[in-house]
Amino acid sequence: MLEAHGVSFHFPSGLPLLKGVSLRLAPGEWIGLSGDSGAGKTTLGKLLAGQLAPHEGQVTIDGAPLPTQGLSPVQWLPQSPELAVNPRWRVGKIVREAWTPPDTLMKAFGIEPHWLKRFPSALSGGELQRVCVLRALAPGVRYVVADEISTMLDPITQLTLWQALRAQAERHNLGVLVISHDTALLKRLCHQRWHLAGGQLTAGTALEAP
Ligand SMILES: Nc1ncnc2c1ncn2[C@@H]1O[C@H](COP(=O)(O)OP(=O)(O)OP(=O)(O)O)[C@@H](O)[C@H]1O
Repeated sequence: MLEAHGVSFHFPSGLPLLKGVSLRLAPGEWIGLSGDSGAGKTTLGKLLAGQLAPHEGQVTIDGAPLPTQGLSPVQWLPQSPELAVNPRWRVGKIVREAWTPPDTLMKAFGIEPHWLKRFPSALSGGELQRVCVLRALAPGVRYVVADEISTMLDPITQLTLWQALRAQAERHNLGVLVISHDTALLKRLCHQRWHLAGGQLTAGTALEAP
Protein backbone atom coordinates (compact mmCIF):
# COMPACT_ATOMS: atom_id res chain seq x y z
CA MET A 1 0.00 0.00 0.00
CA LEU A 2 1.29 3.47 -0.93
CA GLU A 3 0.13 6.03 1.61
CA ALA A 4 0.37 9.74 2.27
CA HIS A 5 -0.23 10.39 5.97
CA GLY A 6 -1.21 13.97 6.82
CA VAL A 7 1.19 15.45 4.30
CA SER A 8 1.76 19.22 4.29
CA PHE A 9 3.96 21.06 1.83
CA HIS A 10 4.84 24.58 0.71
CA PHE A 11 7.49 25.87 -1.67
CA PRO A 12 10.03 28.29 -0.17
CA SER A 13 8.37 31.66 0.41
CA GLY A 14 5.09 30.20 -0.89
CA LEU A 15 1.77 29.78 0.88
CA PRO A 16 0.87 26.31 2.23
CA LEU A 17 0.03 24.22 -0.82
CA LEU A 18 -0.96 20.90 0.76
CA LYS A 19 -2.50 20.86 4.22
CA GLY A 20 -2.51 17.51 5.94
CA VAL A 21 -3.35 15.43 2.87
CA SER A 22 -3.90 11.70 3.34
CA LEU A 23 -4.33 9.24 0.47
CA ARG A 24 -4.06 5.46 0.08
CA LEU A 25 -3.30 3.68 -3.17
CA ALA A 26 -3.54 -0.10 -3.03
CA PRO A 27 -1.82 -2.55 -5.40
CA GLY A 28 -3.94 -2.94 -8.53
CA GLU A 29 -6.02 0.14 -7.72
CA TRP A 30 -6.53 3.13 -10.05
CA ILE A 31 -7.22 6.47 -8.36
CA GLY A 32 -8.03 9.68 -10.22
CA LEU A 33 -6.86 13.11 -9.04
CA SER A 34 -8.39 16.30 -10.40
CA GLY A 35 -8.07 19.93 -9.36
CA ASP A 36 -7.69 23.39 -10.79
CA SER A 37 -4.43 24.46 -12.37
CA GLY A 38 -1.98 25.27 -9.58
CA ALA A 39 -3.93 23.31 -6.94
CA GLY A 40 -0.88 21.15 -6.23
CA LYS A 41 -1.64 17.89 -8.06
CA THR A 42 1.84 17.54 -9.55
CA THR A 43 3.35 18.44 -6.19
CA LEU A 44 1.32 15.70 -4.48
CA GLY A 45 2.34 13.25 -7.23
CA LYS A 46 6.02 14.09 -6.72
CA LEU A 47 5.67 13.71 -2.94
CA LEU A 48 4.12 10.26 -3.43
CA ALA A 49 7.00 9.31 -5.72
CA GLY A 50 9.61 10.60 -3.25
CA GLN A 51 10.80 13.39 -5.55
CA LEU A 52 9.86 15.98 -2.93
CA ALA A 53 9.86 15.61 0.85
CA PRO A 54 6.85 16.71 2.92
CA HIS A 55 7.29 19.38 5.59
CA GLU A 56 4.83 17.53 7.80
CA GLY A 57 3.48 14.02 7.63
CA GLN A 58 5.03 11.17 5.68
CA VAL A 59 4.75 8.97 2.62
CA THR A 60 5.09 5.24 3.16
CA ILE A 61 5.03 2.07 1.14
CA ASP A 62 3.81 -0.94 3.12
CA GLY A 63 4.30 1.15 6.25
CA ALA A 64 7.97 1.97 5.60
CA PRO A 65 9.53 5.17 4.22
CA LEU A 66 10.18 5.20 0.47
CA PRO A 67 13.65 3.90 -0.41
CA THR A 68 16.11 6.67 -1.19
CA GLN A 69 18.44 4.58 -3.37
CA GLY A 70 18.03 2.33 -6.39
CA LEU A 71 15.02 2.06 -8.66
CA SER A 72 12.08 3.75 -7.01
CA PRO A 73 9.02 1.49 -6.60
CA VAL A 74 6.91 4.61 -7.29
CA GLN A 75 7.44 6.18 -10.70
CA TRP A 76 6.25 9.70 -11.51
CA LEU A 77 5.48 10.16 -15.21
CA PRO A 78 5.34 13.82 -16.27
CA GLN A 79 3.27 15.49 -18.95
CA SER A 80 6.38 16.63 -20.85
CA PRO A 81 8.53 13.58 -21.65
CA GLU A 82 11.25 15.65 -23.33
CA LEU A 83 12.18 17.01 -19.88
CA ALA A 84 12.57 13.46 -18.51
CA VAL A 85 15.13 12.12 -21.00
CA ASN A 86 18.78 12.68 -21.76
CA PRO A 87 18.72 14.46 -25.15
CA ARG A 88 22.11 12.96 -26.03
CA TRP A 89 20.94 9.36 -25.62
CA ARG A 90 19.34 7.48 -28.48
CA VAL A 91 15.77 6.26 -27.91
CA GLY A 92 16.93 2.62 -27.71
CA LYS A 93 19.18 3.47 -24.76
CA ILE A 94 16.46 5.56 -23.12
CA VAL A 95 13.79 2.86 -23.22
CA ARG A 96 16.28 0.31 -21.82
CA GLU A 97 17.59 2.61 -19.10
CA ALA A 98 16.17 0.55 -16.20
CA TRP A 99 15.20 -2.70 -17.91
CA THR A 100 14.88 -4.35 -21.31
CA PRO A 101 11.22 -4.33 -22.31
CA PRO A 102 10.30 -7.33 -24.48
CA ASP A 103 9.38 -6.76 -28.13
CA THR A 104 5.75 -7.67 -27.38
CA LEU A 105 5.52 -4.74 -24.97
CA MET A 106 7.27 -2.41 -27.42
CA LYS A 107 4.53 -3.36 -29.88
CA ALA A 108 1.73 -3.00 -27.32
CA PHE A 109 2.90 0.56 -26.60
CA GLY A 110 3.11 1.30 -30.33
CA ILE A 111 6.88 1.83 -30.26
CA GLU A 112 8.34 1.32 -33.74
CA PRO A 113 11.72 -0.50 -33.96
CA HIS A 114 13.16 2.19 -36.27
CA TRP A 115 12.68 4.87 -33.60
CA LEU A 116 15.31 3.23 -31.40
CA LYS A 117 18.23 4.64 -33.39
CA ARG A 118 16.90 8.19 -33.27
CA PHE A 119 17.53 10.90 -30.69
CA PRO A 120 14.49 11.99 -28.63
CA SER A 121 14.24 15.28 -30.52
CA ALA A 122 13.39 13.23 -33.63
CA LEU A 123 10.25 11.74 -32.05
CA SER A 124 6.92 13.48 -31.61
CA GLY A 125 5.86 14.29 -28.05
CA GLY A 126 3.32 11.47 -28.13
CA GLU A 127 5.86 8.96 -29.43
CA LEU A 128 8.37 9.95 -26.76
CA GLN A 129 5.66 9.78 -24.09
CA ARG A 130 5.03 6.10 -24.91
CA VAL A 131 8.77 5.41 -24.69
CA CYS A 132 8.92 7.07 -21.25
CA VAL A 133 5.88 5.21 -19.91
CA LEU A 134 7.30 1.84 -20.98
CA ARG A 135 10.73 2.76 -19.58
CA ALA A 136 9.11 3.35 -16.18
CA LEU A 137 7.45 -0.07 -15.95
CA ALA A 138 10.58 -1.95 -14.91
CA PRO A 139 10.35 -5.00 -12.63
CA GLY A 140 10.26 -3.74 -9.04
CA VAL A 141 8.04 -0.77 -9.87
CA ARG A 142 4.76 -1.12 -7.96
CA TYR A 143 3.04 2.23 -8.31
CA VAL A 144 2.81 4.77 -11.11
CA VAL A 145 1.82 8.43 -10.89
CA ALA A 146 0.61 9.31 -14.39
CA ASP A 147 0.62 13.13 -14.44
CA GLU A 148 -1.37 14.34 -17.45
CA ILE A 149 0.45 11.79 -19.60
CA SER A 150 -2.11 11.63 -22.40
CA THR A 151 -3.00 15.31 -22.67
CA MET A 152 -0.90 15.87 -25.79
CA LEU A 153 -1.97 12.69 -27.59
CA ASP A 154 -4.60 12.18 -30.28
CA PRO A 155 -7.56 9.96 -29.27
CA ILE A 156 -6.24 6.77 -30.95
CA THR A 157 -2.78 7.15 -29.40
CA GLN A 158 -4.39 7.89 -26.02
CA LEU A 159 -6.32 4.65 -26.28
CA THR A 160 -3.18 2.66 -27.19
CA LEU A 161 -1.31 4.14 -24.24
CA TRP A 162 -4.02 3.54 -21.63
CA GLN A 163 -4.81 0.04 -22.92
CA ALA A 164 -1.14 -0.93 -22.80
CA LEU A 165 -0.69 0.58 -19.33
CA ARG A 166 -3.88 -1.08 -18.11
CA ALA A 167 -2.72 -4.49 -19.35
CA GLN A 168 0.68 -4.13 -17.74
CA ALA A 169 -0.85 -2.84 -14.49
CA GLU A 170 -3.19 -5.84 -14.37
CA ARG A 171 -0.37 -8.26 -15.09
CA HIS A 172 1.82 -6.87 -12.30
CA ASN A 173 -0.87 -5.59 -9.92
CA LEU A 174 0.40 -2.01 -10.19
CA GLY A 175 -1.40 0.80 -8.40
CA VAL A 176 -1.90 3.86 -10.61
CA LEU A 177 -2.64 7.48 -9.67
CA VAL A 178 -4.02 9.27 -12.73
CA ILE A 179 -3.72 13.07 -12.57
CA SER A 180 -5.91 14.78 -15.14
CA HIS A 181 -8.27 17.67 -15.84
CA ASP A 182 -10.30 15.27 -18.00
CA THR A 183 -13.15 14.09 -15.78
CA ALA A 184 -14.45 11.68 -18.40
CA LEU A 185 -11.03 10.01 -18.60
CA LEU A 186 -10.84 9.70 -14.81
CA LYS A 187 -14.35 8.22 -14.66
CA ARG A 188 -13.44 5.72 -17.35
CA LEU A 189 -10.14 4.61 -15.84
CA CYS A 190 -10.39 4.93 -12.09
CA HIS A 191 -12.06 3.03 -9.26
CA GLN A 192 -12.06 6.13 -7.08
CA ARG A 193 -11.63 9.85 -7.68
CA TRP A 194 -10.35 12.68 -5.50
CA HIS A 195 -10.41 16.44 -6.08
CA LEU A 196 -7.68 18.71 -4.73
CA ALA A 197 -8.67 22.25 -3.74
CA GLY A 198 -7.48 24.60 -1.00
CA GLY A 199 -4.71 22.16 -0.13
CA GLN A 200 -7.12 19.36 0.74
CA LEU A 201 -8.71 16.37 -0.93
CA THR A 202 -12.41 15.77 -1.27
CA ALA A 203 -13.88 12.58 -2.61
CA GLY A 204 -15.17 12.56 -6.15
CA THR A 205 -17.74 9.96 -7.00
CA ALA A 206 -16.34 6.73 -5.59
CA LEU A 207 -16.61 3.29 -7.10
CA GLU A 208 -16.96 4.33 -10.72
CA ALA A 209 -16.71 1.38 -13.06
CA PRO A 210 -13.15 1.23 -14.44
N1 LIG B 1 9.65 24.63 -7.80
C1 LIG B 1 8.67 25.46 -7.45
N2 LIG B 1 8.93 26.58 -6.74
C2 LIG B 1 7.96 27.44 -6.35
N3 LIG B 1 6.66 27.24 -6.64
C3 LIG B 1 6.33 26.15 -7.36
C4 LIG B 1 7.31 25.20 -7.81
N4 LIG B 1 6.68 24.21 -8.50
C5 LIG B 1 5.37 24.53 -8.49
N5 LIG B 1 5.16 25.68 -7.81
C6 LIG B 1 3.87 26.32 -7.57
O1 LIG B 1 3.07 25.45 -6.78
C7 LIG B 1 1.71 25.50 -7.19
C8 LIG B 1 1.23 24.09 -7.48
O2 LIG B 1 1.90 23.57 -8.63
P1 LIG B 1 1.54 22.15 -9.23
O3 LIG B 1 2.39 21.97 -10.44
O4 LIG B 1 1.62 21.13 -8.16
O5 LIG B 1 0.01 22.36 -9.63
P2 LIG B 1 -0.98 21.46 -10.51
O6 LIG B 1 -2.24 21.29 -9.73
O7 LIG B 1 -0.28 20.22 -10.92
O8 LIG B 1 -1.23 22.41 -11.77
P3 LIG B 1 -1.52 22.10 -13.32
O9 LIG B 1 -2.88 21.47 -13.38
O10 LIG B 1 -1.47 23.45 -13.95
O11 LIG B 1 -0.42 21.18 -13.80
C9 LIG B 1 1.66 26.44 -8.38
O12 LIG B 1 1.18 27.68 -7.94
C10 LIG B 1 3.09 26.54 -8.85
O13 LIG B 1 3.36 27.80 -9.41
